[in-house]
Amino acid sequence: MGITLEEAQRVMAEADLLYSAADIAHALDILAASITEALADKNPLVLCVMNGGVITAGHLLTRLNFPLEQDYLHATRYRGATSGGQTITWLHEPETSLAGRHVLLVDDLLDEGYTLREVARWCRERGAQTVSIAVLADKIHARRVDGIQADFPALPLVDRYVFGFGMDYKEYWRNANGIYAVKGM
Ligand SMILES: O=P(O)(O)OC[C@H]1O[C@H](OP(=O)(O)OP(=O)(O)O)[C@H](O)[C@@H]1O
Ligand SMILES: Nc1nc2[nH]cnc2c(=O)[nH]1
Repeated sequence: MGITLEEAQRVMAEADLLYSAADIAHALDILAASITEALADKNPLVLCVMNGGVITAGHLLTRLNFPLEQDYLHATRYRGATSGGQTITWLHEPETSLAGRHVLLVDDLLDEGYTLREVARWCRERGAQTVSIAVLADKIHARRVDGIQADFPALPLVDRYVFGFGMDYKEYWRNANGIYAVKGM
């Protein structure tokens, strides 16, 4: 599964920049304003979906100037690969009780939707009063599973395999400060 540093360097050198850091910052400002309007008086529980959600959650949280609680979970479908099965593997559940809470899930990407559909179902099963979903990138294609959409999407994404700002290429380049598409994918 691992790749060489040379492959990681090549993938970045050949990638197409879809959204710059400035584009993302602007989109997150707008996203934060929408979330504030909807949730500022709801004492929400913000759950970061690890690993991919970590950078978006960090940048988004500093833009939310109202009382909230924050926790994290790790549910993964792709596990470092560039295509995933339909099984979601839970690696960490949040410590905080979800009962009666307005839960806001924050993730990097809504693609086919299996991951966030399962996580949202799991939150409702544990008694969340409402579950809403914020994602940095909302991929546009016809493969989205039924019953899932982003309440707060920051940026639309073409149907390509992307990395950066939390999203990995075979576990590399989550640290890239932008959203990049892999050449040929
Ligand atoms: O909408 P889907 O098609 O289900 O794909 C989107 C999910 O895939 C990625 O997670 P991944 O499974 O790669 O785990 P990771 O965040 O730990 O990299 C991403 O962070 C989303 O959670
Ligand atoms: N890094 C990354 N993870 C994904 N999970 C589902 N789609 C994608 C994608 O395009 N990039």
